[in-house]
Amino acid sequence: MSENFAHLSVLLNEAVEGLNIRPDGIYVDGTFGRGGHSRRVLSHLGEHGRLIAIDRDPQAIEAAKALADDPRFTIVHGGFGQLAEYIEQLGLSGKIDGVLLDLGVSSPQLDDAERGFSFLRDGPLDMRMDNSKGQTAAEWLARADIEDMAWVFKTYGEEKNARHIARCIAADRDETPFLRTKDLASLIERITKHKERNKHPATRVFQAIRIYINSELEQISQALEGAVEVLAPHGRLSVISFHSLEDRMVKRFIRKYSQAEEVPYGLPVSEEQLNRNRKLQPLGKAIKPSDAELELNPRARSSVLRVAERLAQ
Ligand SMILES: C[S@@+](CC[C@H](N)C(=O)[O-])C[C@H]1O[C@@H](n2cnc3c(N)ncnc32)[C@H](O)[C@@H]1O
Repeated sequence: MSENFAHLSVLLNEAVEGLNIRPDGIYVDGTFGRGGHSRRVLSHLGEHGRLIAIDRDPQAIEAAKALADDPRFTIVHGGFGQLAEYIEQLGLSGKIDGVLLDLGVSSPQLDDAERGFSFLRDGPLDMRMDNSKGQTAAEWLARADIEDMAWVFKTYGEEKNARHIARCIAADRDETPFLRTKDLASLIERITKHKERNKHPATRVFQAIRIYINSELEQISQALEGAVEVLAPHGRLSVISFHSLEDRMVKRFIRKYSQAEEVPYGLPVSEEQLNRNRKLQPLGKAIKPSDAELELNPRARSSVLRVAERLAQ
């Protein structure tokens, strides 16, 4: 079981500082994982504070039982894309003082070969964050059109050889189905001519399939919109991304809500109308992990934190 696998929280101080915690505030951790950020948030809360945590992974929910005795803590099993609905059901919409999202996969998910996320460990080609439902990566690869596979590899993996890899998968799969991570990793290794230094040739395709199988980008977009909806005036949004697709989304999202509405030049519009769209104020620049953190935790390498504040309108 995954309990043998630990997770070192990334940008822990910076992300929680970004939330600017008030002891009696109400916070949401959309990505409980193993609860590193959640525990830090709880350590800043007084007895009237509250933390609602979400995770779609049943093993994360199991790990959250360790906090079950804390009356300030609530755990929800589900996708953070539904964040606004969960908060609405709890009657807390518009009252949330901070939302934290630490995107991507946890170390236990990556390190447990049985979850099928890693090309370095042989296991069933699963990749579902919520492995209690939905199609696995193996099931998708067994049926997907070449066009669809190529699109996924290119769009979500920024893979240059997307079409070639998709064709090779389709050509091989009837005879040797791709059931295990090593089946897919070795095919890509075999057909990749120009290998990048320090990067396994299957890195991009594994990332792409994971994003597709878990609808990750749709979930992020819904979660960000949901966060703006549930945050109280001056509430904080603190988001850690792990790859350029995620960070680009977060950056554009914050920009979209921090700029005045664009109207054709010369149209008579009031200041108020122009500012209708302004719901967020970005706080500072993107934050990256310190050298000391990277030395301790090389997995933090690609992480980027962005913080924004909900405007009072
Ligand atoms: C990087 S880990 C979070 C680690 C956590 N901050 C900690 O310190 O232990 C990401 C977690 O988010 C969860 N997750 C990813 N996408 C999700 C989604 N759309 N909805 C809910 N949970 C999600 C994963 O299952 C994983 O447990």
